[in-house]
Amino acid sequence: MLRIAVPNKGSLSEVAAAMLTEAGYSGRRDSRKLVHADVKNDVEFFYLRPRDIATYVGSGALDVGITGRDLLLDSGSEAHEISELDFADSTFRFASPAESGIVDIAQLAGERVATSYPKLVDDFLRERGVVAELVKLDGAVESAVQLGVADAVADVVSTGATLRAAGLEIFGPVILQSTAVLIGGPTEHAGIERLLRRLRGVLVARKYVIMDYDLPVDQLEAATSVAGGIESPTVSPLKDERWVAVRVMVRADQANEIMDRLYDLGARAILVTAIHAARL
Ligand SMILES: Nc1ncnc2c1ncn2[C@@H]1O[C@H](COP(=O)(O)OP(=O)(O)OP(=O)(O)O)[C@@H](O)[C@H]1O
Ligand SMILES: O=P(O)(O)OC[C@H]1O[C@H](OP(=O)(O)OP(=O)(O)O)[C@H](O)[C@@H]1O
Ligand SMILES: [Mg+2]
Repeated sequence: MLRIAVPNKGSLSEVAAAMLTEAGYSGRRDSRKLVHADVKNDVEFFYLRPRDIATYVGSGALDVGITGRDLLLDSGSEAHEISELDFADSTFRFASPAESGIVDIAQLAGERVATSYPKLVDDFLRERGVVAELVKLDGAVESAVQLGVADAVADVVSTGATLRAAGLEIFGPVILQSTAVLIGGPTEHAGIERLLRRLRGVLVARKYVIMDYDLPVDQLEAATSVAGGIESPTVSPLKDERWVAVRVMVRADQANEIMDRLYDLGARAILVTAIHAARL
């Protein structure tokens, strides 16, 4: 049985659970349950704190896990990234109040930097020759400067709204671009490949749509350069020989622009449909 660590709480947990359901796995029904076996699919899920997942996987206690890249690096575990999972995208940044005058990481030497990711931040600063005093907090790090326990913070930034609300401004280089990742440990379990193929199928189904349209046959080359599909568009004859029916996969976020361009080439009856599952 493949033993999979999944986040039990926090911003990763809901999307991770939804992805696994879309990938055809059964999940726990009771949120207090910490283990769930999906016997049919030969996998066992362990619901763990996102921060602890890399530790379990890196030690070999569990075969794979879903966590954030920032949490993986902060853990110092031996676990490695197998694949990005296209959610929980964030950047990890330094911030301070404008009036502090701290605009460069060199100015952090000897200063107090609050963070929930002390190893990540310490490694980053040390590699750049800066020795700061790290103040480890569990969350709501943005309040640390206002409350007087730190001079600057280093934290996850998504929209930047939390920083702005706390009167902080980003400075210095990007510490890390983070995203949710599938991580593996010291031994390669044979079941990992199937899990990964299923999860990639979910990512494709979320990211792409199917586009069908009718096209004057002489516009096929031009239309293919607008939307080339994964391998090549599927082209079927229509009864009227001057027309063909075309089917391609396109990025969902580009669908409207592509429809406009195909329409301009003479395409008509352009239909877009969702993909429920995929295996490329
Ligand atoms: N606002 C956000 N946008 C995108 N990703 C985020 C955001 N907040 C946290 N993350 C990512 O989620 C992971 C943190 O997981 P964690 O469980 O700590 O989430 P959390 O929402 O901060 O949970 P909690 O604060 O309740 O402990 C990290 O990989 C982090 O980059
Ligand atoms: O840039 P934003 O879109 O505002 O998002 C970033 C915030 O989201 C997370 O906080 P969370 O809600 O997890 O609270 P926490 O600080 O207690 O972890 C993160 O720690 C930042 O504080
Ligand atoms: Mg948080």
